Amino acid sequence: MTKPLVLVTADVKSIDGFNWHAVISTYLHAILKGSDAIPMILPSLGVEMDLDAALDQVDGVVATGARSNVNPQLYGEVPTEENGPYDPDRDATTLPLLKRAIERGIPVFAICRGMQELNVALGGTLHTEIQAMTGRRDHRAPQSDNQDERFRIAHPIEVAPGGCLEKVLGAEPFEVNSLHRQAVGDLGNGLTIEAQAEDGTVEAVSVKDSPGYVLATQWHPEYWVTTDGPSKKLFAAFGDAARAYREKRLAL
Ligand SMILES: N[C@@H](CCC(=O)NCCCC(=O)O)C(=O)O
Repeated sequence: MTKPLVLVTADVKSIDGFNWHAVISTYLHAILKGSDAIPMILPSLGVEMDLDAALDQVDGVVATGARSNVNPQLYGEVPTEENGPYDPDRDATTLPLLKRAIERGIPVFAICRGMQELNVALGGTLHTEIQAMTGRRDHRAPQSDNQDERFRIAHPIEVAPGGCLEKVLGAEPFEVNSLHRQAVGDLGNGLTIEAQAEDGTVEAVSVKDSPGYVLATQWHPEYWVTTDGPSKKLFAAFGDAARAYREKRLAL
């Protein structure tokens, strides 16, 4: 059977006076090696693009992390200079993309910003600058130029009993990396909390009664996918879901 095709969301970056649509290669390698699938970068062209026409051709969607924040206007709050940077083109593409993929039963794996986009796309809100919130730890990346240090394991999380994450990883708590300033506030419609940090920060969600596989993590399983057990299992489970979807899609 041919390998599943997976759409990967892109950030819009200004380089040499042009807008580039970019993805960090760790996500692409994790899909290739961890999910045994073919990553296809989806440009963040927003309403210019017929998302259903793109989704007709693929077997999964990965919404990646990014340093930019989801614009607070999308969940009824006011954007501020210090809460930026923002990426409106990415917001305009990924939020409808995630909603549509879920409605169609296309497997979704959303990571960090991707989980926050999923929550906002389903009507939820975000806490901004959680490190300033009473009772919350600092979830930001360590200050370093070394990416292995920035993505180092940072804190434990508890897996919610009886959920999708437990099916993939089991019930035992485990440690994750942490590179975020924002977190799920009000939960989006139909979302279920799958894991939390000790300070209550939502670390993983799924979609209740979703027609397809949907899992979102606040941490970054892509970065250590070749060496970390839970990371490997998460990308393998997503790949299995994309293969199953492809079999159904090509049989039609
Ligand atoms: N900007 C959001 C989402 C964080 C995120 O996706 N981080 C991945 C990139 C990490 C990095 O290289 O710094 C937030 O801050 O919550």
